[in-house]
Amino acid sequence: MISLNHLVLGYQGKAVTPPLTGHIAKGSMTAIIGANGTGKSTLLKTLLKLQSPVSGQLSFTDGSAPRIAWLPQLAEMDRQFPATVYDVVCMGAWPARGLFSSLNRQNRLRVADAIERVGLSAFSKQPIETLSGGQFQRMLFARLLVQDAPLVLLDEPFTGVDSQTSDFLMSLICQMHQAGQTVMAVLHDNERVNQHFPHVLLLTQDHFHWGDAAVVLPRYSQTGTHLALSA
Ligand SMILES: Nc1ncnc2c1ncn2[C@@H]1O[C@H](COP(=O)(O)OP(=O)(O)OP(=O)(O)O)[C@@H](O)[C@H]1O
Repeated sequence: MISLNHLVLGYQGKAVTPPLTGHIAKGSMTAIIGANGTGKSTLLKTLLKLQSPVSGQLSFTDGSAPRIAWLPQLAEMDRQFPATVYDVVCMGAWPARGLFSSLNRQNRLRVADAIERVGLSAFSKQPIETLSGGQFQRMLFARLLVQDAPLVLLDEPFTGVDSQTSDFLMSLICQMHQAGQTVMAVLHDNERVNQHFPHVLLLTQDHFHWGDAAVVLPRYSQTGTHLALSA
């Protein structure tokens, strides 16, 4: 789906990662892990073309970039915006309906179905500023479900979310993967990575390791919040 060839990520020409080479296969599910500041979010933003690489190439095997659904870090969201749960989830249908047309019946049903799947039907008309952290994240997942994009990028999807909701959201991620969507998720929870993610991209300041979770994870041990190379 996407190939990275000596791709160096960074800002204003200054590298924050080593040169990354690898392939994001269609239908794969990859956890991006590593210490704070190693460029995990920058990789997602570069795939989204919100950020230009410092050097190297990003190429798309189908010739053009796939449609992407993105879950930004919760801290980057404006939770005071005057919108309801329904309004936000409807945004997921923009690619299908265009920005200024109203939703047709089919899309209205898809939106209602997604809100129900995340357990927020009773909150559909609620202003988003009244939601708890877990409810807010469920709402954003409903928007991802409506988007139904071939590539799903998730930046720390469980931050600020209770463990029951995290388990539920993890099951939705697995369903997306089983439905054939390609998933890349930045995570800090190695146990969850170990349980659910077949592939891992581990970033450190100077190196990266990318491959089967069974190969990459055992080479590293977690000490505090830092991943360090095992002996
Ligand atoms: N807009 C920006 N301009 C300049 N430098 C930035 C910008 N955004 C991030 N950085 C820097 O780039 C580096 C990588 O940041 P990034 O957010 O990608 O790391 P991360 O691995 O996702 O970290 P975390 O786990 O803390 O979210 C950090 O040193 C950060 O300070």
